[in-house]
Order: sequence, then C-alpha cells, then structure tokens
Amino acid sequence: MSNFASLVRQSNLINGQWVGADNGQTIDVTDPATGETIATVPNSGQAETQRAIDAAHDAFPAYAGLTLGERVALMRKLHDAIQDNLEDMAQMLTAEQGKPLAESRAEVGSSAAYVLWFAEEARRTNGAIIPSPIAGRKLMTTRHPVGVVAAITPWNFPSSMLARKLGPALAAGCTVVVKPASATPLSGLVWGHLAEQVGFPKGVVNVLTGSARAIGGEITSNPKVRKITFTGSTEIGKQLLAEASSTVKRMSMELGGNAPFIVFDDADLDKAVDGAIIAKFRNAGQTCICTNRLFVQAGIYDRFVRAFAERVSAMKVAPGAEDGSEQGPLVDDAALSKIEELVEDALSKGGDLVTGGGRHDRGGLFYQPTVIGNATSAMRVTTEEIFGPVAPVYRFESEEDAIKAANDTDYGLASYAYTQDLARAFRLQDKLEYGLIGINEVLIVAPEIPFGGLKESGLGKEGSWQGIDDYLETKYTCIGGL
Ligand SMILES: NC(=O)C1=CN([C@@H]2O[C@H](COP(=O)(O)OP(=O)(O)OC[C@H]3O[C@@H](n4cnc5c(N)ncnc54)[C@H](OP(=O)(O)O)[C@@H]3O)[C@@H](O)[C@H]2O)C=CC1
Ligand SMILES: O=C(O)CCCC(=O)O
Repeated sequence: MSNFASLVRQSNLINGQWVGADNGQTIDVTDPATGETIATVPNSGQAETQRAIDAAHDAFPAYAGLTLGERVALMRKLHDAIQDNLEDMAQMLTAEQGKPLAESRAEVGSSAAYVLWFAEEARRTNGAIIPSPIAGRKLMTTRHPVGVVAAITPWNFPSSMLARKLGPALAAGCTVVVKPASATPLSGLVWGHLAEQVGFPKGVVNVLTGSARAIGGEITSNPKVRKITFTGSTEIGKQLLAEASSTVKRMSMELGGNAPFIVFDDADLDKAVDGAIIAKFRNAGQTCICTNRLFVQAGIYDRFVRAFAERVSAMKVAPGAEDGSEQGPLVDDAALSKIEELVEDALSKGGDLVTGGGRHDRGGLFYQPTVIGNATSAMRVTTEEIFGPVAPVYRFESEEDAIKAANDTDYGLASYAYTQDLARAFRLQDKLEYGLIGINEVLIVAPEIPFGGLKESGLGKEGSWQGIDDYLETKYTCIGGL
C-alpha cells in the first residue's frame, strides 16, 4: 500500500466512530492493474445505514447553527488537508481505480478546489426582499440548509464526484451520509478521516460501504433524508428517482452520457486530434463526459482518421502508477467484457478496425486503445455509453446532418466540436442539446462552471454559483400589519 497506507480506512465512519459491518462481513478492494487485494471494507446493510442517517439527523441542528464564519473555517481546513495529502490521495486513487497518476493528481487537486469554491459560495447564499404589492407588509425570502443529504458516488471519479456533493452540502450547513462505490471505497472513506481530523463535529460526515441495494433502499425510504445526490448510471439514477418518490426528496442526478465530438472540414486538424485523444481516452474512456461518437466531415475524414489512429496506436498502456502511463486498466471484468462485445458488434456491422481491437499484451484488465472507422447508426456504440477506450468514427456531409446525429440520443451531458467558423460555433451553442459544450476545447470542467446534463443525463447542476442551490430551501415570510 506504500505511501498512502496511513490514509487507508477500512471501517465505516458513523457518528464519529470507526466501525465494521454488523455482520462482520467485508468487501475486497482490488488494484485493477494487478488484481491484488489492497484493502477490505465493511459490507454494511440497512441497519448501519439507518444509524448513519440518525447520526446525521441528530448532528444537523447544531451544525446548521454554526456561524457562517465557523463553517467556512472548517471548509478551509478541509481544503488544506486535501492539499497536504494530495500525493498520497492520488496514489490511493490510482491503486484502487487504475487511472494514470497524473490524472489522479488532477482529480484530487480538483477536489480541493471544489471545497474551497463552496466555502466561498457559502457567503453568498443570500435571500431577497420583495417589493410588496400591498401596503403595510414586508415580504422576504431566507435560505436554509435542506437537512440530511445522502451522497452516492461512482468509481470513475471517486474523489471529485464526492467533492462536488460534500462541498456544497457542508457549506450550506447540511449533514451527510456518503456511500462510495464498492470498487473504490478508499477514496470516499478518506474524506471521513480528513473531516474528522480537521474538526467537523461527529455525525456531520458519515461514510459507509456495502450492499448498494440495502444502503440505497434505506436512503430512499428514510424520511430523515431530505436530499439524495447521485452520480452514476442512468439506470440506477432512474431507480433511485422512482424509489425516493414515496418520501418526496430533493434529487440531484449526474447520469450517463453519449458525447458527440464533431470535427468540421475547417477545423485545425492537430488541435482536433489532441482534443480527441483527451476527450476519448482520459481515464481509459471511463468518464461520463468522454467522447462516445466522433463525427468527422467528409473533406477531412481520411486525414483525421490517419492522424488520430497514429497517435492512438502510440499511447502508452501501463499501470497508472508507472511513469508515462497514458491509459491504465479498465475497472473490472464486466467493463472489459462489455467493451469486447461492443467492438465485436461494431466490426460485425461493417466497422473498419483502424487500430487496436483487443485485449492488451499486458493482460488482466488492459485493453488496447481502439479506433473503428466507418461507424454507422446500426452499431451499439451509437446508442450505448461505451465507457472504455474505443473510438467509433462516423463520416458526415453537412453541419445539419452532424447536429441531427449528435442530438439523436436520450443523453445530453457533454458535446465537443472543432471548427474555426465563429458563426458555426454560435449555431452549435444554440442547437446542440447538451448541458456542456466544448468548442475547440475539451478540458472544460472546473468548480466555477455549472456541470449537469440535459434529457436523461441528469437533474440539477454541480459546481458554479448554482451548485449550492440544491442544498438550500427557500422560505418566504410575509410580515403584515406594519
Ligand atoms: N455518469 C457517470 O459518471 C457514471 C456512469 N456509469 C455508467 O454506468 C455503468 C455501470 O457502472 P456502475 O458502477 O455499475 O454504475 P452504478 O450506477 O451501478 O453505480 C454508481 C453508484 O451507485 C451505487 N448503486 C448501485 N446500485 C444501487 C442501488 N440500487 N441503490 C443505491 N445505490 C446503488 C453503486 O454502488 P456499488 O458500487 O456498491 O454497486 C455506486 O456507488 C458504467 O459502465 C457506465 O456506463 C458508471 C459510473 C459513473
Ligand atoms: O464525467 C465525469 O465522470 C466526471 C468528470 C470530471 C472532470 O472532468 O473533472
């Protein structure tokens, strides 16, 4: 476990106590690059979840009652603690998730940045004075923390996805129950450790691992939970929305994507290739804003595919902790099998294998960075989230055709386009049905921006001035008889 051993927590944090599962069972945490078990965490269920929710509920009045200055000071300390432990947290992330160390460092750095951003946003949770239409009345709104928040996070960005939820929740004055993904629980449990270390009162941050169904079932049905914030698959998101309807909770959903990456004839070819490499292969393609479909205009298609494939075939595939690794392993066997199926399907339907197309010589969960040319809408990769290092490239003729194809999906999270035509860029802004649009740029996420999907990609925004709104209730008060 090397350097990060001191940060590893192998128990749940419930009401300030580090405890195992009631049944004593554990889940193995493995390094996807080697298959080795690096830790075990509790396999908790409904009863532990109920206790964590009770703890958060009991801690809420006192925590919400802290002065703004006290809350901001705690948030700043949490930010500093993440910065101080950045390298170890990054190594831990790579060990359990597999992404290259450089990407893990960026993710943990961005986690700290979210905490700082929301510490500052807490100062701006203003209410309003409303001009009264009737004499003798004062009308006003005030804003209040929603109460207990449950955060369910995915394995692909186990640190920053939590930062976007814990940051606004704690800044707003909410208390939290966190359920990290079973594949990457250490990067979630460490937040409990750091929160405790910097002085958040017991019960404010609770973290528990275990059965998704049992923990999720308690979270959605327990009336003490006032808000659920989830990042993960659209399938589970829909299930949580349905289950939580019985207790009418606030819901924030960051779900799947099917990002188009459109290259027009007038694009700067080198920049488009650079962008496509990052947008497709970051985290081995396991990012909800990763490019799923590359649409390339006929006039530049051959040159783009040649240049792109050349770069793709030169990528260094290696364990994330190895120097210069550009693509690590996939997260698990299911992910690997799914990629194999999708590639087989695309090739059987006329796809042209330009590079890659199979398991990597490194064995285990490593897959070759892959480019498939002449992709068509009949292929599964057109409608399904690939979540792996496979790039299908489609040829198109006109801007209208590209926009139509790009929007032809139930998803609406991220989209990218390369063009040097300014008017076209603005047309794309209007016409692409996506929550995030990158024109000539792919690294478009930051704490300052509202991250969130349209259509079946989600509900609500994380980050930006909007990111704290979902953690606050607005109350309206009318004072009459003045
Ligand atoms: N939009 C995104 O960022 C992500 C998209 N995905 C997409 O989803 C596919 C499947 O990945 P997967 O990890 O299974 O994603 P899931 O949506 O299943 O998992 C995300 C989180 O939800 C939890 N969860 C799963 N089932 C339930 C439930 N019934 N109630 C409450 N919580 C639940 C998981 O717990 P546990 O880990 O214990 O199962 C995990 O913490 C990926 O291949 C990808 O296409 C996946 C992750 C992130
Ligand atoms: O898409 C995701 O799964 C999270 C993206 C986070 C980032 O780009 O920093």
